[in-house]
Amino acid sequence: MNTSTALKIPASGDSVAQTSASDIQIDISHVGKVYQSQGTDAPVTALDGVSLRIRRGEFISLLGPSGCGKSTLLNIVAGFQSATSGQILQNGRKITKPDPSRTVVFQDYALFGWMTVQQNVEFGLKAKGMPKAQRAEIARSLIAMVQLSGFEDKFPHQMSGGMKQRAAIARALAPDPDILLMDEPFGALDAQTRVLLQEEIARISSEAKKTVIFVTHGIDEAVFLADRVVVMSPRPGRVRNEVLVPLPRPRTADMRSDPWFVSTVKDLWETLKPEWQKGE
Ligand SMILES: Nc1ncnc2c1ncn2[C@@H]1O[C@H](COP(=O)(O)OP(=O)(O)OP(=O)(O)O)[C@@H](O)[C@H]1O
Repeated sequence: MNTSTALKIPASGDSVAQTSASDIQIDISHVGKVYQSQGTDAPVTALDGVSLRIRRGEFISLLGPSGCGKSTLLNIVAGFQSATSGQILQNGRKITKPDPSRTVVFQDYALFGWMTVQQNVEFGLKAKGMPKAQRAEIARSLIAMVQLSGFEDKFPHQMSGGMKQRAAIARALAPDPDILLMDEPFGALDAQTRVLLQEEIARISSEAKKTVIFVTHGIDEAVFLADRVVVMSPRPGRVRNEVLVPLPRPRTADMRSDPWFVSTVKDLWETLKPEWQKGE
C-alpha cells in the first residue's frame, strides 16, 4: 500500500473543523494546571491553555516529551484531578469526578494481586451489582478478546508483563466505557511485546468502537495507532500541532514500512528532537 501521494499533514484543528457539535464527545477548552508547591519550591505550571476537541470513536495519540503534562491532562479527563483553569466537557457536561463511562489503563497494570484474571476483569461489574452469571460471561468474552483464554484462573504474579497488560485492558473494557484512557500502557514492556500489543490495541479499539486517548512519548507508536496525533510542547504543555493519520483500518504490521508512515515518523522526530533534548 502506498498512501504517500494522497497525504498531507493538515494544519492544527483542520480535522475537527467540519465536525458537527454532536459528534464531539470530549471538548477540552483552555485547560491550565498549576501544581502548588510544598515548602519553598516554586509552583509548577504543567498545562497552559490546552484546547482539543475529540470526536466520538476517534483514536487520539497524545505525544510529547517527558514532563510536558500528558498524564496530568489524562488525569483531568479521567476526573482524578481538576483543572486550575478552563474546563473539559463530555457530551456537553463538565467532567468533575471519575465516572464508569471513562476507564483508565496505566503503565504499571494496576491489577489486584490477590485476584485472578477472571476476578480482576469482573471487579468493576461486581461493584455495579451485576449478577454473577452475567458478569462471568462478559469477563470471559473480554478475556477472549485480549487473547487470554485459558489464563482465567492465573494470578498477576504468574503472568508476563504483556499478559498482565492484556488483562488490565480487559478490565478497563468490562464496564463498557465510552472512553478508554491509556497512560503509556506499553511503557514497561520489552520492544517485541510492545509491538504485538500495539497491533492488539489497534484491533480491539476498532472492534469495541471506543474513543481512545493514548498517552505516549513513542513517535512510531503514536502514529501507528492514531486517527490523529496531538503533539504537545515541552512544559508547560500546550498543543503544538496535530497530524492526521490517513492509514486505513485495521492497522497492520506492514503499514510500518509504508512510505508515508516512515517519512512522517522521521519528520516528527527531526522536528521534535531539539525541543525534547532541551527539555531533558
Ligand atoms: N502532584 C504533583 N505535584 C507537583 N508537580 C507535579 C505533580 N504531578 C506532576 N507534576 C509536574 O507536572 C509536570 C507534568 O507532569 P506529567 O506527569 O503530567 O507529565 P508527563 O508528560 O506525563 O511526563 P512523563 O512522560 O514523564 O510521564 C512535571 O513537571 C511534573 O513534575
